[in-house]
Amino acid sequence: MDNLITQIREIFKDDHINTEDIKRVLEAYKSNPLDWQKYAHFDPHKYTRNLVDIGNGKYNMLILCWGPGMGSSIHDHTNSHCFVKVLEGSLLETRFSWPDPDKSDEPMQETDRDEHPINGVTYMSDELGLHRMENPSHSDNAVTLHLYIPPFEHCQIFDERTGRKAQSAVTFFTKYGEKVDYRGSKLGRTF
Ligand SMILES: O=C(O)CCSS
Ligand SMILES: [Fe+2]
Repeated sequence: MDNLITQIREIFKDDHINTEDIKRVLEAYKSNPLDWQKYAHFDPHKYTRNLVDIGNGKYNMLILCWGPGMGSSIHDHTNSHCFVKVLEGSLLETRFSWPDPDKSDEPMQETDRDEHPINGVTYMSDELGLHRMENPSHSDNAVTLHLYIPPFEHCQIFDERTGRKAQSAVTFFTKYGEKVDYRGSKLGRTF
């Protein structure tokens, strides 16, 4: 990962970043488990968020580990850029439009569904809508690299049946390969 981290940090040396540069670097990287396996920690019950680099506070780079069938809630990205690269397996992305603020308890509208293969890179932001990410395999794990620019501490999660939203704190299963202990706090769940 060091080489990829170095390339991403290089992009962030300038104050103005070009998201195309980031996408190009992420697409050029060919997944090699030897690079990222030290960050790939799984939980038997939910997907995990493993912090890799904070880019001098300009972004959060994470490795997410998805057991078979595991998925996120429908969520937004708190006005940040979101890049996702599949490192192992595949990831099914389902996109939704924002709930209509003038209506209540209406089912959310699905706008797109796309399965991203290994080494695939996808970009998401609040301008493009909301999404749910899940591991479509019922037998294999999935591992993904995520870049959030700028980093965020909370996001909103949405109920697909009603469009109702709730605030969710963002937590880490591990940081730089070390387990994070949230005992005694209500944090510790993914969103
Ligand atoms: O960061 C998260 O937990 C959401 C994964 S899909 S972008
Ligand atoms: Fe997301």
